[in-house]
Amino acid sequence: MTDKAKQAASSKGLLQSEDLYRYILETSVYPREPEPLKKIRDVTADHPWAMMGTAPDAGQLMAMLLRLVNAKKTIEIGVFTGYSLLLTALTIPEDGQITAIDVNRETYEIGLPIIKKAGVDHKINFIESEALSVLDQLLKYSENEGSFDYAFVDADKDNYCNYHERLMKLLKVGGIAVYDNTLWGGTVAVPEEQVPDHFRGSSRQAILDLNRSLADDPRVQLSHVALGDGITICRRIF
Ligand SMILES: C[S@@+](CC[C@H](N)C(=O)[O-])C[C@H]1O[C@@H](n2cnc3c(N)ncnc32)[C@H](O)[C@@H]1O
Ligand SMILES: O=c1cc(-c2ccc(O)cc2)oc2c(O)c(O)ccc12
Repeated sequence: MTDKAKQAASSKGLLQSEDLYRYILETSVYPREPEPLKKIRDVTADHPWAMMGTAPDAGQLMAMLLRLVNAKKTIEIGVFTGYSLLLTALTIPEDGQITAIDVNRETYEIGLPIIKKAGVDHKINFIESEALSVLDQLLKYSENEGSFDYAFVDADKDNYCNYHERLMKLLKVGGIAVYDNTLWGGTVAVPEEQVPDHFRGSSRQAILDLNRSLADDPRVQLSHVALGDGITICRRIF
């Protein structure tokens, strides 16, 4: 494996520095992380797919975005054990509502007791389904068009572009969609032949397609942030 590929596969994350990443987490993230979120990270740590959980530094930015847009009606695509869902539920107002979609209820039920104990489960409408059909169902009701303040997309990467087309109709002008994993372990910048096996495949190509599509999309203001596994913030402008 070439040095560049080794670098991309490094466990040091995008910062390429475990010390720097640890500094950010220990100085600015963990001391301010709500206890229920710490608990969800703890119960998720032993899960075989634990690496799929939203990074707490990315979560801190997402909570900031939710507040900046005064989010009240949101969508979550890809729940897993509920870290990003809980941070959204803790951030939106008492009468806020989250349409949370995942094909897997079992992993959601790992975090649900913590969400209930935090007293925010009333804000969540969990739908066990493929996300695309739920978005299409929402669009059958005109009152849903342009009515969502915020969406977090962290599910099957092959559908990200399909989700984006629906979210451009569901989000209000000024609303924000956040896409996770848009740097795919740093391998988006590595030639295909040098990409480590576990980063190869349709998900990486889907992320490359999404990044190109968002860069060319006049409907959004864009910010591609090297945080966690890469997140792209899209603000709908028309
Ligand atoms: C990376 S995890 C989500 C992580 C979560 N945001 C968190 O904070 O821990 C991806 C999730 O997407 C779900 N998923 C995969 N394909 C899906 C689909 N087509 N529709 C809805 N959910 C899907 C998986 O079951 C998994 O729970
Ligand atoms: O390693 C992964 C894999 C996924 C993933 C792939 C395909 C799906 O249908 C759903 C999820 O998502 C990840 C993710 O969101 C993350 O933050 C880290 C790793 C992975």
